[in-house]
Amino acid sequence: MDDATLWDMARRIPTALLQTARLAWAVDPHMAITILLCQILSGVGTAVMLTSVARALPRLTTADPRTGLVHAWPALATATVAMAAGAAMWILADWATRRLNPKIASAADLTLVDLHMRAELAAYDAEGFSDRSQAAEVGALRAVDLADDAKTLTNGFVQLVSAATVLTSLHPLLLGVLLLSVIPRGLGGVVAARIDYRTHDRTISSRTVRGMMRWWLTTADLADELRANTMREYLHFWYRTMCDRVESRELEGARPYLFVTLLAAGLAGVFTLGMWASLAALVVTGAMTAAIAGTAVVASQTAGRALNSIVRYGAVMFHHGLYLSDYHAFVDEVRSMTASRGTVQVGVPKEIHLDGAGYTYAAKDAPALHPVTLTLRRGEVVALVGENGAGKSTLIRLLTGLTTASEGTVRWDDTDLATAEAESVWRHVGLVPQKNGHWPLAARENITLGQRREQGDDRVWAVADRVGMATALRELPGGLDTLLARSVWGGHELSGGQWQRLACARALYREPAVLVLDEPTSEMDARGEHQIFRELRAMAPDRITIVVTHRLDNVRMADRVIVLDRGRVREQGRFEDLVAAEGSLLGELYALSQER
Ligand SMILES: Nc1ncnc2c1ncn2[C@@H]1O[C@H](COP(=O)(O)OP(=O)(O)OP(=O)(O)O)[C@@H](O)[C@H]1O
Repeated sequence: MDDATLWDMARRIPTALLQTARLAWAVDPHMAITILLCQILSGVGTAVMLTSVARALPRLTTADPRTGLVHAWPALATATVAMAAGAAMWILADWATRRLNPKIASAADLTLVDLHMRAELAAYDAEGFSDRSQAAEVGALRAVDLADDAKTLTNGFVQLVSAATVLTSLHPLLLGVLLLSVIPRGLGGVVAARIDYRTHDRTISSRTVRGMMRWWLTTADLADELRANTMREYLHFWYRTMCDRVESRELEGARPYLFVTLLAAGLAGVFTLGMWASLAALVVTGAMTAAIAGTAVVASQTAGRALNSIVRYGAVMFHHGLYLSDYHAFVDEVRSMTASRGTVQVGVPKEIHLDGAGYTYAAKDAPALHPVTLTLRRGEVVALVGENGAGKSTLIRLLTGLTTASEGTVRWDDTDLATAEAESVWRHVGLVPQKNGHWPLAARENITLGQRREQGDDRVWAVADRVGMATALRELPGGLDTLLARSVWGGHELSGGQWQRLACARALYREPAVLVLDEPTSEMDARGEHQIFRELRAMAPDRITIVVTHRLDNVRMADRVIVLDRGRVREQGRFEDLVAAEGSLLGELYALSQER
């Protein structure tokens, strides 16, 4: 922004107008055409009005006003009709933009949300992804006013062109004088917009942090921790600091802004006076009649109003154009990273093979998972064990096709997941992730989440019972209809362990061929944990089951334990064999867990 010339900035406005037109055309071509036609017709109306005034005035300024009126009335009537038609066109364009605005805003927002959900997980790991995502969100939010701003701006141009054409036809000199009064205001507007954007640009990170902090300081999720650890004063200090930073930058910008706008207005005033003086000189020297000079004053007033719109909305469009560019750049970036791997449809797998499969995160040089060769079979319960950061969650992402391997291959039976259609893979997966979603939905939907419900609530109650949640759900005020969102009126909250049970119920409800549970019981009581692991065993014959857990007593139930150490498979086998083996990492971790 600091390097941008005024020309660079002015060039953004047509781009922004074009992008807005594209968005408008995509959501409602009829309304887009209506606005365009209205703009043209309103410009024609202004031109007709001004030329009619030009024709009427000389006739009115005759010695006998009555005769003058008789001669002038057809031109006056035309001017009135043209003005009324212009106003009607403006109202029609306003109606069309009001229909267009919400559609553009929804379409922009839906595009963003949809792209986020389709993107490869690797997109999230790209440097600065969340900043760009937030900037794009601002762009989508601003889209609600885009059509309105574009309409007012283009109308300003149309009016200006009409008035300028009429002025030129009256006397070519007038156009030059009009431009002189236009230029300082135009330049002033652009410089002021630049100051505004600079202020905005310099406060953006403070405002982003302030926004995040605001959520942390006001959400019920962190309210206990904040109070019990007496963090209020400390956090308030930080929040105040962010507010002060934004405030001081904005105040810094206020003085130059005032200076520029005053200077521009002063110069515009001087040039306007110059224009009137030129008109007076033309009349005095007989180069122009007083009537034509009167028309020129009306035309210059119209041009002045049009110019105000252009400057004001040009600055707004320039601002919005920047956000809109952020939006488009982000859409292009994420589109290039959406899951489009292949079209091969995957069936229920009997085996999952990893052949030298490894993974390196975009932000890291070293692999999170070094090449691994493994086969998992249906009917088998596999436990993944390892210290924090060993690569367990990364391995799960590869096994379930959530990410494709950076090297080697992951196959479900004979299908390489890199060539398979992602959704066809995930259809067979049931995942309880480490951080499971506390979806702000009814209890029923928290279990069924996007799945068919052929047998009414019978299956929902059955899985709730299997994870020990049936009683708790029955006791909710609305049973399965209860909204599970404390922050929403009428909503209820569950405990951490109850949410985990619900996440397990969700995975069981899917009856998946590949069941993956990443620390499913870390917040559960002993009874809940026992129940979940008993369920897993009972369900195991029909599926491939993979469990990640740090509670090593639970690992005994697995058919095979795979121990990861710094991204490598260090050992694998039956729990008892591994624990007993000399130098075993599992043995060491197990001994530590028993020592307390
Ligand atoms: N999105 C990411 N971007 C960059 N590095 C990551 C990302 N996710 C994980 N890592 C890194 O990859 C390594 C393996 O992480 P992973 O989450 O697979 O470990 P884990 O065994 O599941 O750990 P934990 O037991 O703590 O859940 C770690 O060094 C971690 O810092």
